[in-house]
Amino acid sequence: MTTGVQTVQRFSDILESPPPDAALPLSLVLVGAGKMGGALLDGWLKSGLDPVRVTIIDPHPSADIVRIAAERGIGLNPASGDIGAPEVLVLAVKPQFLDEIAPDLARLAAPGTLVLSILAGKTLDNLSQRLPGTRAIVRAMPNLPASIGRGITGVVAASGTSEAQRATATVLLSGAGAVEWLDDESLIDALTGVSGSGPAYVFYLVEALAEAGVAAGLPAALSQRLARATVTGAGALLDQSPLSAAELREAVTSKGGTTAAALAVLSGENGIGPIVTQAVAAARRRAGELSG
Ligand SMILES: NC(=O)C1=CN([C@@H]2O[C@H](COP(=O)(O)OP(=O)(O)OC[C@H]3O[C@@H](n4cnc5c(N)ncnc54)[C@H](OP(=O)(O)O)[C@@H]3O)[C@@H](O)[C@H]2O)C=CC1
Ligand SMILES: O=C(O)[C@@H]1CCC=N1
Repeated sequence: MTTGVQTVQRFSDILESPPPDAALPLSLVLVGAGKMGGALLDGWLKSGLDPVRVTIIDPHPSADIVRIAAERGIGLNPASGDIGAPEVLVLAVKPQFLDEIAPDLARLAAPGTLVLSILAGKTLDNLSQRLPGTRAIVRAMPNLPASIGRGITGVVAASGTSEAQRATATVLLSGAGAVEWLDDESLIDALTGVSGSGPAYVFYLVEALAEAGVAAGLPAALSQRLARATVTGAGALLDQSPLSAAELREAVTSKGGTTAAALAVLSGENGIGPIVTQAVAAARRRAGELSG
């Protein structure tokens, strides 16, 4: 096994430190407090954002959001006339709802407001047309491990976004994990196909591995425990080891052994490489379809 090749950074190494002059915003409105909006909120509160500076707009908030809002003093669905244009307006609804909500939100996107959208597919240009009051728009694509502060988020900004606003976006998104700034917006749909949707592929692999175990004769509950522990253990090793994924794979694979037999199937013509390439391309394509 090759050792000491520092080809992979640990997760803690790729966490981008917010710029020293960056500050949490003085006012923030979160539109949509579902799975991802809720995860981001959790990260902001852990990062020290003052809850009384946060307002949530969500017509059907979960019991958890209602409880957190009540406990922490977060404004939840105040009368629209009581909400002023915030320093940061975060959009975290499904992309299909953007057209419906944009007219009501336009008044909240005033000059000086930073709009931070996590909507899959929705372009900076599209957001700018729907929220013409501000030129400061950031498009981000987080992923579900954000809910434990272990996400990775791709970000791109419209040209009207100031350095201070970019720094604010970095601070807010750092609460969800690592942050990767992109210069080229066209890359974000591909990034969505890799890291935005990617956690689902891994969970699906766990399901498939557990089902394969049952097909090979294992009791279902045991097979599920084995599959889950194998993926979480492999993920933790990948995080902590200096070795690359390929080197770790080689470390499992004895010449002429069982893993080599399995990998011959997985690396075949209809194996995992071509299938994952097709899956990422499909996600990227779908992001493009959601852009309009
Ligand atoms: N889930 C993920 O892993 C990721 C999601 N995203 C993006 O995050 C966004 C949200 O996705 P996700 O959190 O999964 O979806 P959810 O459905 O969990 O969250 C969306 C929330 O918005 C609420 N909502 C619906 N209509 C309105 C409205 N008019 N005003 C305010 N809130 C409203 C929904 O309420 P109700 O449930 O009642 O409809 C729900 O609570 C999407 O744009 C998605 O592309 C990005 C990266 C990863
Ligand atoms: O499935 C979706 O469209 C969203 C974007 C990335 C993850 N979930």
